[in-house]
Amino acid sequence: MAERRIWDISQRLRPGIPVWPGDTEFQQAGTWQMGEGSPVNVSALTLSTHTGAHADAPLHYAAGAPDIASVTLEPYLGECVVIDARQCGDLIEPQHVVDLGGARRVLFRSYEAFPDDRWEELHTAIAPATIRALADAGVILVGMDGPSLDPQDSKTMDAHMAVLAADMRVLEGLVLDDIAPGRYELIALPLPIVGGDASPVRAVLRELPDA
Ligand SMILES: Nc1ccccc1C(=O)C[C@H](N)C(=O)O
Ligand SMILES: [Zn+2]
Ligand SMILES: [Zn+2]
Repeated sequence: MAERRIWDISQRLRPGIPVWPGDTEFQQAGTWQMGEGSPVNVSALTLSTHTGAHADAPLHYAAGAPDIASVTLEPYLGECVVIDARQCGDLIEPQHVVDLGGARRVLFRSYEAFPDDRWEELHTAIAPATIRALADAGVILVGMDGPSLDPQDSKTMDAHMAVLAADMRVLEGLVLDDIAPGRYELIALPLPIVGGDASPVRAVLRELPDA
């Protein structure tokens, strides 16, 4: 049987990677360099938990809620549907959701081309009614390419609150430029950061086995 194709949908983690306004810039500092009495290279990272492709923990938007080390991994692994949301404008509404065919994970592509060299103040967000409709359809994870389910200036975090009410999991900052709408296997595991409000993920899509 042929190997199934894999698409990497993760941002490259590097100095200058766009971060949420005011949040910590990504830094990588060498701790040891090979050849200066050291047989190895070792470095130390400084980064926001919401850098690049990442999973939000419930703790990010609800005090006392589970941290990223506590959430179960099932939502981050398994069949998903990628929906084209490039024409949705500011808000992905329930009528933009296509037939899920029973898939329990949904990723929305809103960018024509992911803005990997700059921070964009405006991005497509998800209406809370859309989150509720997805939850009613049995969806356990919602992901997108934009930096947040909610608009950047939101103080009420309506989509995140709908996610909290339905106990769904969240992925943000995915790069879906090369991904045609359709069905894939999602693999995007968060690191078990104790007390973590989020974690970077290595997110990939894999071709489904022939049915
Ligand atoms: N880094 C931040 C700093 C302040 C306020 C929000 C953020 C976020 O990252 C938002 C986020 N990605 C979200 O989960 O919607
Ligand atoms: Zn986040
Ligand atoms: Zn979020």
